[in-house]
Amino acid sequence: MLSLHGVVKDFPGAILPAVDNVHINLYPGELLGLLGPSGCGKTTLLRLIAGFEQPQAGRIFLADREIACPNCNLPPERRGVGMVFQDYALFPHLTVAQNIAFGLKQQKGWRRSGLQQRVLEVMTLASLEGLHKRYPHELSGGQQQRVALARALAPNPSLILLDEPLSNLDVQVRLRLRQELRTILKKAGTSAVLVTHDQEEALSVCDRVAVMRQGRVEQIATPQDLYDQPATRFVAEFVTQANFIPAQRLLQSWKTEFGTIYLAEPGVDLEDGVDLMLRQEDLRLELDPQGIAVVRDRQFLGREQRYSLVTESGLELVARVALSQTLEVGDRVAVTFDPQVVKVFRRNNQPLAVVADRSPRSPLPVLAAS
Ligand SMILES: Nc1ncnc2c1ncn2[C@@H]1O[C@H](COP(=O)(O)OP(=O)(O)OP(=O)(O)O)[C@@H](O)[C@H]1O
Repeated sequence: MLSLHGVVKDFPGAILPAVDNVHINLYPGELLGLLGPSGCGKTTLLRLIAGFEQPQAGRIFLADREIACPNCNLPPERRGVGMVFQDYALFPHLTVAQNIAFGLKQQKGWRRSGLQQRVLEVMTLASLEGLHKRYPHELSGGQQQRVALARALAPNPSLILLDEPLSNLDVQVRLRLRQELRTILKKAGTSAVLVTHDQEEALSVCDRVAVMRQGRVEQIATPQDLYDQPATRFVAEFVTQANFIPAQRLLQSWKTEFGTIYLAEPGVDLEDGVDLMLRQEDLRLELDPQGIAVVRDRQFLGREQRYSLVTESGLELVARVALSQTLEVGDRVAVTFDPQVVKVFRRNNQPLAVVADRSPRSPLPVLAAS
């Protein structure tokens, strides 16, 4: 559907390319997220696909047609790609129906009745029934964004590009629209590329997510695989917001501030110092006057509590636990976990993850100060 081969975009004067040797294949009907921190190149990559930027190296194909390379650049209006922006970009002097019809009118061959029919179709798809005579200022933010989406879908593009489409909305609306966005795009059967810096949004809306860092795609995978098998420490940290515990090599095990961890594979090719990943939901806390960590902050998350902890060495940990367990700020706690859930990451961010020993012989580390 969309294919990027070794795409590079370098802005004059920049130390690193904004987009650096990116390879991506998008399948028909697939929703792909571009996720990463500010400045990692997400928007530039989207603009390359849209045709607002031209690559210095690499090639971009849309449905087997080459649309961009260092010597070729099909103009945006001839790519048949729909765009949805963060700020909706609706025409304030046009009604909802006129806004949606706008893109269709640019296309040749639409008869008046067919055009009206198509406007009604996409309005229904985007749950905008009854709003056709309203002006943008008479709509809520969520409704405006659905109009922008309907307008982009109206000409039936093969691909829709969405640049942070939910980031101007308040939290409640954003959460609801996430699901609606996915439903609308899936019903339309359109492929889409969605730029976001919000990992929850990317994981909940998209079929696959490309995690970007410094212009490169660090990992591209399904939300579940990104969460379960992050390829690098950066992906693990950005996507799962996990804890990382420094560990030093012993002969067949790893020494940490908390105790000794045994791995299924000793990791002979690993450096002597690594970071062990523990997800927030994997830590178990128990009130213990001899415990290694102190509760520094507590956040009520509705279904669970989120505790910020600090250990004696100053290491900060975050744990999410059931509501039934209430600890107070200042409480000293023992921290334990199942060694099976530990993943090992190189500190230099090079890919390699070793899962801790799954055998019952591996002693459960009790993370208490000794
Ligand atoms: N027109 C430009 N001229 C020069 N440098 C640019 C230009 N556009 C982007 N950059 C640089 O390219 C890099 C990637 O920018 P880009 O906007 O693609 O990042 P992003 O991941 O979308 O960030 P954000 O989430 O903050 O929008 C940044 O270092 C940025 O400063």
